[in-house]
Formats: sequence, C-alpha cells, structure tokens
Amino acid sequence: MTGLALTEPALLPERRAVAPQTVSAATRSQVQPVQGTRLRLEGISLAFGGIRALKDVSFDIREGEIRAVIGPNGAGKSSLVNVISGLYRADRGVITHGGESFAHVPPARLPGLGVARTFQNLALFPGLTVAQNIASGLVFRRKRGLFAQLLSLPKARAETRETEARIREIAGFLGLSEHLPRLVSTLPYGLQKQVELARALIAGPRLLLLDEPMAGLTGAEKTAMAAHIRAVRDRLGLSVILIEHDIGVVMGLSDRIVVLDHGEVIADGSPDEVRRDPEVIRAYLGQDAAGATSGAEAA
Ligand SMILES: Nc1ncnc2c1ncn2[C@@H]1O[C@H](COP(=O)(O)OP(=O)(O)OP(=O)(O)O)[C@@H](O)[C@H]1O
Repeated sequence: MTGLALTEPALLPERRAVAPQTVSAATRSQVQPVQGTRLRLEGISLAFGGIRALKDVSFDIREGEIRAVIGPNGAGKSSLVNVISGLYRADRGVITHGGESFAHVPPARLPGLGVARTFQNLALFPGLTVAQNIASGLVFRRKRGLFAQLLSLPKARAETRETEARIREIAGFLGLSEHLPRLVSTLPYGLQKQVELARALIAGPRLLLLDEPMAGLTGAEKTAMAAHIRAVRDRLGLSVILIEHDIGVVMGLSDRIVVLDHGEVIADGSPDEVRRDPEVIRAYLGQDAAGATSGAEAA
C-alpha cells in the first residue's frame, strides 16, 4: 500500500481536514466514519411510460462511507445513478446534498456540490494521454479561459502548474505515475479504469459515484481496484456510492448496502444483514432458494 501514499499534502487542500487517517484494509471495520449525512434521497420515484423504474426510494449516504446499491438486472440501479447525477429528473422525491435540497440536480451543479462519477463503460478520450485524460476532470474547475492559457498569462501559467501538480499527485496515489505520458488507449483495460477513477478524483470531490467499477476487469485488476476504492475512502475521506454486480466485491468493500428489486428498496443494512435477508435471497435466487435457506437455518 506504500504506493498509495499522498506524497504532497499541500495539494488537495480541501481534503486535509479529514484525510490523514491511515487505515489499513484489515482494520476497515473499526473505522469511525459516521459524521453526518453527505447525500439523502427521499421518496424518489421515476417511470418510463408504464414502467416504474424507481418506487419511493429513500436512503442516505454518510460522510466517509462506502455505500453499495445492488439488485438483479432491471432493478433500477442505473436509473438511480442517473437521478443522483441529474441525467434523469425524478417524477417525485427530494435529493439533499449537504444542506441543499433539489427535486432535480442540474448536472452542471455536481462539481460545485462535490460530486464526481465514473461510468459503466469507459468514457475516456482515446486519442489523449493519461495525463490529459486526468486533467479533463478539472474542466469545470479551471478559472482561466482558453484565451488566457494561449497567451500564457501569469495567472494561467500558475493554474497550469497547479493542475500538473495535482495530476502527478493523483497519479501517484493510484499507481499511474509511470503511465502519465502514454496514450490512454495503449493501456490495459484495468489501468484505463483507474485513469477514469483518477479523472473523477482530481477535482477534489466529497462524494464519488462509481457505476460498475469492476465491469470487465480480471480477478487481479478487481483486487487492485478494490484497494484503490478503499484507499479513496480511508485516505481521502470521501463518501462512495458503489453500483456493482460483483457481489463478492460488494460484500468485502461496503459499509452498508441498499438492495433494489423492481424499483423498490427491499433491504438496507450491513453486508451481514443483507446477506441473510430472505427478501434479498428471494430476489436473487428465487422463491425456492429463499424457502430452502430459511429451512436450513431453522434446522
Ligand atoms: N431510458 C429508458 N426507457 C425506458 N425504460 C427504461 C429506461 N431506462 C431504464 N428503463 C427500465 O427501467 C427499469 C430499471 O432499469 P435500470 O436500467 O435502471 O435497472 P438496472 O438495475 O440498472 O439493470 P441492469 O443491472 O441490467 O443494468 C427496467 O425495467 C428498464 O427496462
């Protein structure tokens, strides 16, 4: 884990109040992250014509928490991510970020609210380098316009130096330093997923929305990605929403899990609570499995 050390604490200044808590994966369950609510969803409903994708969905994400959202195919996970990130407008319900409540969060407001996301399918610029792709995550943050940069005005130059330092820091944090000058499309898929994570982190978000970060990864790449996600929480103090199909990863990584089925929350609790919940077993494995499981537990 030494490669994950933040070597330049002067950077990412907004993290310093919560960051320098080095917590190993082995002691993850002893972390005391509960310091208020980062995001709250209340009564979120969404329909596409006659299809009710989300029905009265409510849950919260605490500061410094890894919160997974799982459910069988068609359960409503992507719809929920798209509502949180403002791509869909819920028919009903309220989303509260910190102290601000919204019926619909305009996507352009998300960076200002401290929210960043990654996508289910890679959304990188294949013709750009790793460094340029990471820098693209700052597009909403740069204060000096293109004109000032082209003229190389002093403040624009200072901002460019700051951006380069941030890129180096995030790349070091995620073990990408040696790859910075390479075209991103020449990297193995697992590293490209890490570049996407780096791009999401560079603007210094408080809440990270990860849409299937393990999709398409090998076992070894999943292990690396899981370590990075844990480090993002433990070392940078971020809250993480994890939408993920790999249940093994979810159980090992999450503090709390929301389970959706047919657009409704059917369970919400710790990995152990969710794992044993008969409704969850039924949703994933069918009626017979739920009966067999409870029968076996009773025996
Ligand atoms: N743009 C859309 N137009 C019409 N129906 C949609 C749209 N997006 C989602 N749906 C429907 O809403 C329901 C929930 O879909 P959603 O994609 O949110 O589920 P999911 O849990 O992400 O599924 P998966 O795990 O297969 O990606 C499904 O019945 C789906 O067919």
